[in-house]
Amino acid sequence: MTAVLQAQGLGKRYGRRWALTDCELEVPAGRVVGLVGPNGAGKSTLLNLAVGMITPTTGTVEVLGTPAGAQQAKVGYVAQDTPTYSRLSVADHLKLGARLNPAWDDSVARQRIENLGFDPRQRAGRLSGGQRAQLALTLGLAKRPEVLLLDEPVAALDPLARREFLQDLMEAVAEHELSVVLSSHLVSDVERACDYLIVLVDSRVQVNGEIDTLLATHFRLTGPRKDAKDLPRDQHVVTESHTDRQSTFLIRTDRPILDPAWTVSQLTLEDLVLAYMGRTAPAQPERPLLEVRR
Ligand SMILES: Nc1ncnc2c1ncn2[C@@H]1O[C@H](COP(=O)(O)OP(=O)(O)OP(=O)(O)O)[C@@H](O)[C@H]1O
Repeated sequence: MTAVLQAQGLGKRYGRRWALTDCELEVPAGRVVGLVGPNGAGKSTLLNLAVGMITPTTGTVEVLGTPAGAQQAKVGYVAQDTPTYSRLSVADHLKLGARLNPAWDDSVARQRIENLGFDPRQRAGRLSGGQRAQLALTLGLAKRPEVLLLDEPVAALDPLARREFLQDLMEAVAEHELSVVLSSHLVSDVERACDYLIVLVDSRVQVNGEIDTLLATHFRLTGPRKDAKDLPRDQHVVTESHTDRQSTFLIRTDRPILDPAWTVSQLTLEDLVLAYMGRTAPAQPERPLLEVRR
């Protein structure tokens, strides 16, 4: 199956600063991917590279099996500042969408605008920030892309609107074989809507993979004090903390944990994301187990 998003050695440098470094990804189709990381981690940079708006400094990025930017009709993108044309009305945006996009679904667009209670004659410049975001997201969905890239799409939406939008998104994924990559700071949104996770910190992918697989292979070990170097080789330490007598490790392994000295607990998605986000050391490319590939 063609990967929706494939990056090899992908990097982007602005001046002397790397916004994205050594990025290796192979995201399968039909997923809703949560792209999470702190401010300045490189999330927008990755999405801008994927959509072809900026060019890589190193490596390559492909979307739907072709170089980024090559299949614009199949790729929807809603940028972080949810761009709309302030002087155009809501109805004008829909007309423009219909004219520019071969697979435009007018009924989806009109239904959403009606559900949102927008006056089609209202100029976009007079909408609130959250309403403009809703308009931009409506255009993204009605374009009927094969891949929808959303940069913090729900940040400006109130909690109910956020929930409803994520619901719309999941329905579109189920009905139209849509793949979605959405960046977000909210693990709760990722938990609700996503089945694939990419954690980006300090310009590097720290972990990526199917959320179910990640949760099934990460554990918290608590027990008598022990050094990380004394753990079995298949137990990859994500974080560790120690007191005089006790050690706590967050590890990744796909083997059974046999040492009876440990109390072993499962992680929530939030534990997992925060553990990778809180790591000070960059992801070690020489430790491939830090990536899940299918
Ligand atoms: N056009 C640019 N020129 C110079 N530096 C840039 C540019 N765009 C991004 N950067 C830098 O690249 C790094 C990554 O930025 P990016 O916007 O990709 O992060 P982000 O994860 O999307 O952050 P946020 O969550 O705050 O939106 C930051 O240090 C940022 O200052």
